[in-house]
Amino acid sequence: MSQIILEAQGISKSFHDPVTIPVLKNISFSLNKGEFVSVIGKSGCGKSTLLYILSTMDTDYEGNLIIDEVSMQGKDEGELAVVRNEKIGFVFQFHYLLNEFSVLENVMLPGQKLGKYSPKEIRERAYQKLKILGIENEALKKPNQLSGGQKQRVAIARALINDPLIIMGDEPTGNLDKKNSEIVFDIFKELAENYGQSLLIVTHDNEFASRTQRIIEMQDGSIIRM
Ligand SMILES: Nc1ncnc2c1ncn2[C@@H]1O[C@H](COP(=O)(O)OP(=O)(O)OP(=O)(O)O)[C@@H](O)[C@H]1O
Repeated sequence: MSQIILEAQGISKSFHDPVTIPVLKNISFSLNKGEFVSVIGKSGCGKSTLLYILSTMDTDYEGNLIIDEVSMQGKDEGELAVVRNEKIGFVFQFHYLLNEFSVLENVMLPGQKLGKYSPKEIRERAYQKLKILGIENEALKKPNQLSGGQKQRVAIARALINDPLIIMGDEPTGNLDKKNSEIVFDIFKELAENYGQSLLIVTHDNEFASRTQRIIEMQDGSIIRM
């Protein structure tokens, strides 16, 4: 039986600006272990707002979010930060790598933040993740010495450092050309198939989405297909 690792239960959210605008309307779905799911929909339909909630960064919503069988309801910011660091890896459109640190050090950072592994273990894990992504030879370079595609692979390695249950992406290929988008897609697919990684990826790229295992399509704050 498939194992549910994230569950959205009737999530709704409105902005009050100054009139009340409902942005998410009763969103319910679940994500299984090892599933590679894309979230699509027209600009403004609520994809980023939903991802913010699912990643525990926004707590101002109705409904419930369950991650790894634990309800996020009533958790304070400190507790949510632990959930984020342990269970969620993020990949954004822009890589947000720090140019003053080496590639290896960038990948190590979330591992240091978690405080679960020794410095030696974090270094080894970071190197191992770079290897999975085929960029271990760039470990000692600075991010600004890499190509756009290589930088995004470093960002994925960084997202993987704590072996998260879920990788969440907000337009992770939005800034890449076709060739590099395909490389990133293939990496995600391999992570899902060979490592049981769950991925929830917001994308505007319909071709990317059509190749994922499941598409969640949103319209005006609701899911219209999944
Ligand atoms: N802080 C805010 N205050 C008021 N309205 C907001 C705020 N943030 C987002 N919105 C509105 O909520 C709706 C959903 O925005 P959201 O960014 O989630 O859409 P999206 O589907 O991710 O769009 P895009 O594909 O363009 O990134 C939009 O109508 C947007 O204008």
